[in-house]
Amino acid sequence: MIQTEHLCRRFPAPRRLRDWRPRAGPARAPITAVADVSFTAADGCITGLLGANGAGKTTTLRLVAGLLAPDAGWVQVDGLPVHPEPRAAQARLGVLSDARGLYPRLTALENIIYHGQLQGMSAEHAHERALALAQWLDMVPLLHRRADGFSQGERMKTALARALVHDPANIILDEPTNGLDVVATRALRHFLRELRDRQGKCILVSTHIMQEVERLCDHVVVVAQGRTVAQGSVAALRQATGRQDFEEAFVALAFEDTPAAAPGGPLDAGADHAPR
Ligand SMILES: Nc1ncnc2c1ncn2[C@@H]1O[C@H](COP(=O)(O)OP(=O)(O)OP(=O)(O)O)[C@@H](O)[C@H]1O
Repeated sequence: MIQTEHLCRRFPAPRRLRDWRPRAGPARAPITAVADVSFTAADGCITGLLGANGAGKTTTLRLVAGLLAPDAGWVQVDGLPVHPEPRAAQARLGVLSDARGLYPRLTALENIIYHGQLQGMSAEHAHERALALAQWLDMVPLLHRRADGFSQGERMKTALARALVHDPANIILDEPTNGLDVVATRALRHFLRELRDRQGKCILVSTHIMQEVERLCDHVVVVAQGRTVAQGSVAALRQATGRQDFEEAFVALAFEDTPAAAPGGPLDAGADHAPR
C-alpha cells in the first residue's frame, strides 16, 4: 500500500533565467510542481493518477519512489516512511519511469539481472526471475539482444521486467503506455490486471489518457495544478459530476469549480483515505 499526505515539492527558478534578471530586480518565484497531494493506493487495486500536462504526476511519482525529497508532507510504502531514508521502502517498490532508463550496451537480460543485483539479489536468483518474467511478458526473444535499438514496446517490456525482478509488492508506472501501439497497450493492461488479481499487487499508474483510466483503474486520483482535487472510482467521478462522458467529468474536476470536489463533498480528496 502507498500512502501520501499533503505532499509538496518546489523547484528553484531556472538558473539561466535568474541570471538574466537585473541584479536589483525581485527574486523569481520557485516553481511549485506539487502543492498538496494526498491519496492512498490500496493493495490488489490499480490506482490511476490522472492529470493534464504539468499537473505534477511525474513529480509525485518521484517523491513516492524516494528519488526526490518533499518540502512538506510524507509518503509511506507498506507503512515504511520513504523520507528521509528511502532504502527500506524502495525495496518494496518497482518503478517504471517515463525515461525507461535502460543501459543501451547491455542486453535485456543483463539489464534485468543488474537491477536485481542492485536490489540485493544474487545473480542466479535474478537470472531465474528474469527468465520467468520474460515468459510472462512474452519477450524471450529479446533477452540476448542489446537494448540499443529496441522499439518503444521492447523497451517498455524490458524496463517492466527490470522493475519487477525483485518481486516488489508495490509497482509505480509513469505513463506506461506512452508510445505503445494498440496491441502492446492491451498486452500491458492484461499483464497489470494479472499482477493485481493473481498477486494482489498495489499498482499506481500516472496517465493523462481518459480511456486508459476507464479501462484499467479501480480508483482514480485527479491531480490539477499540483493538488489532488478529487478521488474515487470512474463511476463515482461520473456520478458526482453529473457527466456521463468521463472526459467531461475530468475537465469539470480539473478545470472548473465542481461542488462534488469541494471539502466534505463526495469526491473530496481528503475524504476516503485513512492513516495518519
Ligand atoms: N526539475 C524541475 N525543475 C523545474 N521545474 C520542474 C522540474 N520538474 C518538474 N517541474 C515543473 O513542475 C510542474 C509539474 O511537472 P510534472 O513533470 O510533475 O508534471 P506531469 O503531470 O508529469 O506532466 P506531463 O503529463 O506533461 O508529463 C511542471 O510545470 C514542470 O515544468
